[in-house]
Amino acid sequence: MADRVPPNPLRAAECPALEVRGLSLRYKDVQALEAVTATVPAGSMTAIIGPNGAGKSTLLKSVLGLVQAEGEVRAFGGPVAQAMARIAYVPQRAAVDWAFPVRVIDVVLMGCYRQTGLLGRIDAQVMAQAQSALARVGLQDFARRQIGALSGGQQQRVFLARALAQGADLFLLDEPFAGVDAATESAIIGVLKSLRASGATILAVHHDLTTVASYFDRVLLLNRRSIAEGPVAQTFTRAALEKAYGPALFPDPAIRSAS
Ligand SMILES: Nc1ncnc2c1ncn2[C@@H]1O[C@H](COP(=O)(O)OP(=O)(O)OP(=O)(O)O)[C@@H](O)[C@H]1O
Repeated sequence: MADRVPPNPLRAAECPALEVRGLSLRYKDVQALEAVTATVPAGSMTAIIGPNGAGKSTLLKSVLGLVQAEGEVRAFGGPVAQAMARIAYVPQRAAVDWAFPVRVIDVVLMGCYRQTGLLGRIDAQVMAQAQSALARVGLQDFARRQIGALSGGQQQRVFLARALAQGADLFLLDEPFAGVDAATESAIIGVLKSLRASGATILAVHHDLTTVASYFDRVLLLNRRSIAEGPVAQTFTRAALEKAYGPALFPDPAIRSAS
């Protein structure tokens, strides 16, 4: 695993991992984001929640510069471009071409390219780092498999391993639990919580409202605009959820208790 510089608590207190100010993005006919403002404190674990089409994926892509939005994004107190080495991204499964002929270990090694350079030599240390990341997600025996020959949950874990191999400080994950079984979900949340315990910041698009309170410490409720953000206890409220999803929510008793 790449060494992560231990977070300086003073610096962490001063500089959020991510600050988004007045972010707006329009795709042709659709206003996907409108003046979105959010702060993600360093060392936090934040869920981005909101209905389908709320702009959650677009927000992550805007932060990474994969789509061009208006507004300001700062990471660790400076321009995002200067912090890219500290940011890992796990895209939505549906956004990846799984037919691309590449082995699992090669996907994970992509996480190390800042050390190796794009065409750089993979030395024993880099290989060990990639293998250790694979072991951390329980896929050490799958290194030589083609990525397309894995199940959906295994593929998701490979992309998490790529992010781990990068040794990032900020992890942006787009629906990391989509289409995975309960055991894999539990393995992934275990890895994310241990990352946070070691000082990393996690920001994940999440759909399952029943697990928000047990998985995350903060939420950002989004529906094109930022509806609410803050600690789960204060922000994950019925009123805020209804504002984001509409009043027809709450068929589920587990959610009804969020009041
Ligand atoms: N490349 C694109 N071109 C045009 N419109 C797009 C594009 N990508 C997303 N959109 C639209 O922008 C809006 C926000 O999409 P986005 O994928 O960010 O939402 P989301 O909250 O992640 O949705 P979901 O929960 O369904 O994954 C939607 O109305 C979507 O149809």
